[in-house]
Amino acid sequence: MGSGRIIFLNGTSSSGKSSIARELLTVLDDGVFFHLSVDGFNAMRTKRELTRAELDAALRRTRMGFHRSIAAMAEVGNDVVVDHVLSEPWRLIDCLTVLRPEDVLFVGVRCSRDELIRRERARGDRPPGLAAHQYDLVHGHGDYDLECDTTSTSARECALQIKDFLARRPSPTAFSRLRARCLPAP
Ligand SMILES: Nc1ncnc2c1ncn2[C@@H]1O[C@H](COP(=O)(O)OP(=O)(O)OP(=O)(O)O)[C@@H](O)[C@H]1O
Repeated sequence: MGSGRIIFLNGTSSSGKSSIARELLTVLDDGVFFHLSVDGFNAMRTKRELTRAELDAALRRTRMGFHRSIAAMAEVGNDVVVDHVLSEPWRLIDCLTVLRPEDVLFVGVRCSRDELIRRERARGDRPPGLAAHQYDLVHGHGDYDLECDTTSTSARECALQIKDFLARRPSPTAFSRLRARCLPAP
């Protein structure tokens, strides 16, 4: 059984990752794709109030479990669209460790700071300043297979760009290059 493809969307909060993921599930017409989002995993957690230390530990385990769930889905042949915020270096390192690099199409989802602030205000369900805080952190590793800019491009158009690119996936992938650069040699 071959492993599934992983379209990995990384960007700040409000950059449009979930919107692109939803569109991808509509426009991708070969294979069966699943949208796995870190928000979805966070929403599964117990509702009891946690201490700061409990929450920090639970958040780290949530993300580690999320990364391994992506790997497990792809390993048995499911195609996956991942929606994640790589705002701490360990998150990317962990993904590089557990995902098959040749399966991953790594997509940077960018958006201007002004538009992020506007969207965040309009949504009202994210802490003000979250996207600006993440802005310089999420793309720090500096390598992608493809980048989208949602500032003035619709989620549907970005999904179509990704679909077009997926058909001619490059090799080596950005994940292969990053793995060689960021992980110790085996
Ligand atoms: N391409 C776009 N053009 C205009 N508005 C957009 C675009 N993509 C998303 N939005 C709007 O921005 C807001 C955030 O979108 P979305 O939930 O897709 O972002 P996200 O990156 O998944 O955010 P989060 O990580 O906080 O969940 C929504 O109100 C959405 O309607």
